[in-house]
Amino acid sequence: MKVIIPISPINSLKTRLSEFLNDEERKNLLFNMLKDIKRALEGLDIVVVSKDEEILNFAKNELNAQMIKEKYKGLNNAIKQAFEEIDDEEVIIIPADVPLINKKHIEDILNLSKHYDLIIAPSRGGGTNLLYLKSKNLIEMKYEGFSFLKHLEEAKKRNLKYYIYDSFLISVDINTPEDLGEIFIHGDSSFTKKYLESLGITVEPKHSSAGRFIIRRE
Ligand SMILES: Nc1nc2c(ncn2[C@@H]2O[C@H](COP(=O)(O)OP(=O)(O)OP(=O)(O)O)[C@@H](O)[C@H]2O)c(=O)[nH]1
Ligand SMILES: C[C@H](OP(=O)(O)O)C(=O)O
Repeated sequence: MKVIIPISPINSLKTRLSEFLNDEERKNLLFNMLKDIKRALEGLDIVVVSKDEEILNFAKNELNAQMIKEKYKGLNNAIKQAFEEIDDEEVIIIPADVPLINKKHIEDILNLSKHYDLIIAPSRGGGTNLLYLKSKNLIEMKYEGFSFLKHLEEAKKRNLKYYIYDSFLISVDINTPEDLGEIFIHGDSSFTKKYLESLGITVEPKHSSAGRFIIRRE
């Protein structure tokens, strides 16, 4: 089995955080999130697919990952290229921005994989934050938009035995400043939280319709 982590090029990374973190900080946030994900994936083989040499080198040196230099455009094509370039049939696809995933989640997924063709963990907002496939070509890759619903539709129309893995922590993908708040609440001892604290970022509760956190930088 291989765990595939697709990663955007550095120059288009986490653009929704650019009002709050500069380019270098967004890159370092990515690297710390990847270190948290690596900790959850202990003992599993990781494959990183990206256009960016610096990201691929980080993956090789820090994650001990196989590097795949992305040739085409877009997330779905990046994953399909990874499918073509690995021999394994069984895959888990995890985005690079779910730092609250932990070893218990992976243990659960591996146990469930004995009984299901497809296991999917939704992100908040309708995305797919973990996708296990017993065979990599079981369904079409339909990331972006409400990909959770699209991937489920794919499973249903192929009569696959699928399992929805309901996890708040896996559902937290880091896309906006508001998302950083969850790291402070749930990410104790994570590399990601330590890095955000090193930037002087603090979080306070906000009870209003416009979000739940006040995120500040000193
Ligand atoms: N290899 C590759 N990975 C991608 C691509 N687009 C998105 N990803 C990755 O897919 C995962 C989820 O994508 P997004 O949540 O859109 O991440 P992002 O593109 O860094 O964030 P935004 O710029 O805010 O959209 C992240 O791990 C991204 O790095 C792509 O074109 N190629
Ligand atoms: C790639 C996309 O991520 P999101 O845009 O939902 O963060 C998805 O999960 O389909």
